[in-house]
Order: sequence, then structure tokens, then C-alpha cells
Amino acid sequence: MTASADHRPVRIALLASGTGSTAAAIMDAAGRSLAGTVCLVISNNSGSGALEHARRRGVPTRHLSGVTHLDPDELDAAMLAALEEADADLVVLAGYMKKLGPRTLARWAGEVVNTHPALLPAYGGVGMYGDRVHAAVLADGARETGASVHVVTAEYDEGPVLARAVVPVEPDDDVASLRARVQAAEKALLLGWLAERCGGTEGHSA
Ligand SMILES: Nc1nc2c(c(=O)[nH]1)N[C@@H](CN(C=O)c1ccc(C(=O)N[C@@H](CCC(=O)O)C(=O)O)cc1)CN2
Ligand SMILES: NCC(=O)N[C@@H]1O[C@H](COP(=O)([O-])[O-])[C@@H](O)[C@H]1O
Repeated sequence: MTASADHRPVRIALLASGTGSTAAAIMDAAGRSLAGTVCLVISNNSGSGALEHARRRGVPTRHLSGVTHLDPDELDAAMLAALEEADADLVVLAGYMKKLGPRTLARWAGEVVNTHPALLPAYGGVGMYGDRVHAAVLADGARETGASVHVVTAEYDEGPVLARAVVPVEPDDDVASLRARVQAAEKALLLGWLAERCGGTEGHSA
């Protein structure tokens, strides 16, 4: 399916915790190579680069976290309300470091996706995020790693994998060089999947 049922551009909400380079890539593609629109960017980190990228592009933002809502159930309800208000069709976790709650998952069942910087199920689950993933790959002496786009379910990284890209590990890699190579492949993979989901020109092979 490309546009949503009423043939409007797919409304994409982004959740991100940190630098926001993935979120920025999606915002830059929206309305150009990607037939979708970014309707909201939410972060648990009020100082995140993701929120700054959104503000510079005139995209609405929200800071929702354990600081704004001490009770996890209230945070989940606030997340649901913010996404409903934004009329989101699709929710993309683009470097979001907190567990998405059950109310939000139930409302967008199957329409919440995450990008993970490894070939799931390898190097996934609790504690597996950001540079910790790349460090574990290097510590194991793995010859290849990659990126995965998967459906978000109740527990971390357990949902069905929708797309994956294999990335070689070079003998002289450190965390920074491996991160750079994986994140380049990850953005291409995610934008390609989004183009197939929403309509667009950046097709990809799974
Ligand atoms: N309900 C779900 N929520 C989230 C998922 C998911 O699959 N289901 N994926 C994560 C993204 N992620 C990996 O892709 C991931 C993020 C964070 C963690 C983790 O261990 N987090 C720590 C806290 C880290 C922090 O506070 O900075 C923890 O929970 O102890 C694992 C995997 C996003 N949400
Ligand atoms: N387990 C989740 C996880 O590790 N997500 C990773 O966080 C990075 C965010 O980078 P960005 O803030 O520059 O987009 C991305 O590489 C993403 O795969």
C-alpha cells in the first residue's frame, strides 16, 4: 500500500533519542523521493539533535519522557494522545532508546517499525543499542554485521524483520568506522523500505 486509505500522503511520526541523523534523512526525503509527510517528531531527550532537526524543518515536536510523565502508563497514554493528535499512519523508531508502551503499540499494531544497527536477531535485545552494538560485534570478531528494519512488538527487537542489509566488518575497524558504515547502509535500507511502504522512487531489494 502506498498512500493511506483515503489516498492522502502517509503521515509518518518519528521517535528518536539522540543525534537524529536517521530522522533528519527521513525528513529530508519526505515530499521528495518519499511520498509521505513527517507529521511529528517525539523525543525522550529534550536536548536531542532529532528535535533540533525537526524544529529547523518546521516539523512539530514533542518531548515525552520519564521526566514529563513519571508514571510509565501515563507516558504511554501521552504518547498515544500525541500520535493521535498528529493523525499518524505510521510510527518509525529512528534511534529511540525507550520501550514503547502497550497502548501505543496496540493502536498502531503492525504500523510501528524500528531500525536496528545489526542483523537481528543477532546483537538485539536489552542493552543492545547504539555503539554498544558495534562494540559487541567487534569484540566477537564478526566478519559482517548490518542493519535491520523490523516490526515493533512488546519486547525489544523481537518483531518480524521487514528488511535487512549486510555490511562487512573490516580488519582495522573501530566503533566509529563501523558505526559510519552501518549507519550509511541503514539509512538507505530504511528509506528504501519507506519508499515501498509509502510510495516513492527509492526502491530497494530486501
Ligand atoms: N516495545 C518496544 N519498544 C522499543 C523497541 C521494541 O522492539 N519494542 N525497540 C527499541 C529500539 N532498540 C533497538 O533497536 C533498543 C533500544 C534500547 C534498548 C535498551 O536496552 N534500553 C535501555 C535504556 C537505554 C537508555 O535509557 O538510554 C533499557 O531499556 O534498559 C534496547 C533496544 C525502542 N523501543
Ligand atoms: N537499538 C536501537 C539502536 O541502537 N538504534 C540506533 O541508534 C542510531 C541512532 O542514530 P541517529 O540518532 O544518528 O539517527 C541508529 O544507528 C539506530 O540504528
